[in-house]
Amino acid sequence: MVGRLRLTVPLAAAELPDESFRNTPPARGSTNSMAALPPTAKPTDPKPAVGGTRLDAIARGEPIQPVIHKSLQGIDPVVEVKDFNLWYGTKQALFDVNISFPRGQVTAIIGPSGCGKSTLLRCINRMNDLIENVETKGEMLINGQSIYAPGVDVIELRKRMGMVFQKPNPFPMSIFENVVYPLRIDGERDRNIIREVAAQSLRGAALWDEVKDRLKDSALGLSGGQQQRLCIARAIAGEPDVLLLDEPCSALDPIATSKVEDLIQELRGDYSLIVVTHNMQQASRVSDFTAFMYLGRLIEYGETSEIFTRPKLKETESYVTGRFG
Ligand SMILES: Nc1ncnc2c1ncn2[C@@H]1O[C@H](COP(=O)(O)OP(=O)(O)OP(=O)(O)O)[C@@H](O)[C@H]1O
Repeated sequence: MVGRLRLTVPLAAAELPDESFRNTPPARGSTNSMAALPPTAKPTDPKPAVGGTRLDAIARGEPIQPVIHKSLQGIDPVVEVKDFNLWYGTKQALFDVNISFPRGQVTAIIGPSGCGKSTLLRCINRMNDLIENVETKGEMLINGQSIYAPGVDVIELRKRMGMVFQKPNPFPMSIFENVVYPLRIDGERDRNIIREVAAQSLRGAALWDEVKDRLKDSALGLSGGQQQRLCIARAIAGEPDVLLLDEPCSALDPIATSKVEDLIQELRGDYSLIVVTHNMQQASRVSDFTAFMYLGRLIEYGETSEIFTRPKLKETESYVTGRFG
């Protein structure tokens, strides 16, 4: 149950010759956008096509190629996003996004308010289907299977993804029933399995010791930080292929934040996590890879240590050092 996913990032990526390469859109039908990149691609000068900064060019509506670090070449992706666009009515919020999220790792999505971080995250489990007037173009895959193909069972799809929101959202029921909720809706009746999953998920979410003697109490009586870890326990009880976390600590105090951050790091390896955060320190503390977005575009994507200490673009550097946004 907990701990079934294993890290499978090939080491060969570390031996590739080039410092960086452009993320040219993959061939249609490819199951791995990184695989579609030429293995001997030369690093290209990351200057904007027209004068001024990249960000100026984006603001003028010019297309911009993101810079994807070589450390992402050859990854085993859990989720792949290909040429993905989204419109809220007439307003376009995502522009030709191409990004692959590595299995068993923590990926942070950062960028100024309104750049499309949450929109991108919500598209992965098709939560945007719930909003009127949303249109999408492009493709997303989970474990190589289309998320948007006609006929996809969205309820089954969402069961493969755990989602944790800004504000903890425990259900008004006991701690135990909250955790085992995914099993109840799946019709699991074996009491031993249900008990075992509850204990394992609460341990996995670093909450067991705090709640083991009060499993029948209402989840609403827990502190905010405990409630958020309970929501993570509930998410992992469903054995998701990927955990989507949308600013999971923004409503928590520093101590609760630190516990959730520790938990995110502990879940790495067993789970694939995608975390939207405003908090640069948090992204640098918890994630293996970081994607920087601006005005609905992916700008730069690489290993977190590189994005924060040696970004390839001055625009990324300006953002991570707090000079804009
Ligand atoms: N339901 C909606 N209807 C219309 N526009 C929306 C909707 N949700 C988001 N937007 C717009 O889409 C753009 C991207 O929003 P999104 O919430 O994805 O950005 P974000 O980077 O997550 O922002 P923040 O960090 O402030 O949460 C913004 O311009 C936002 O106003």
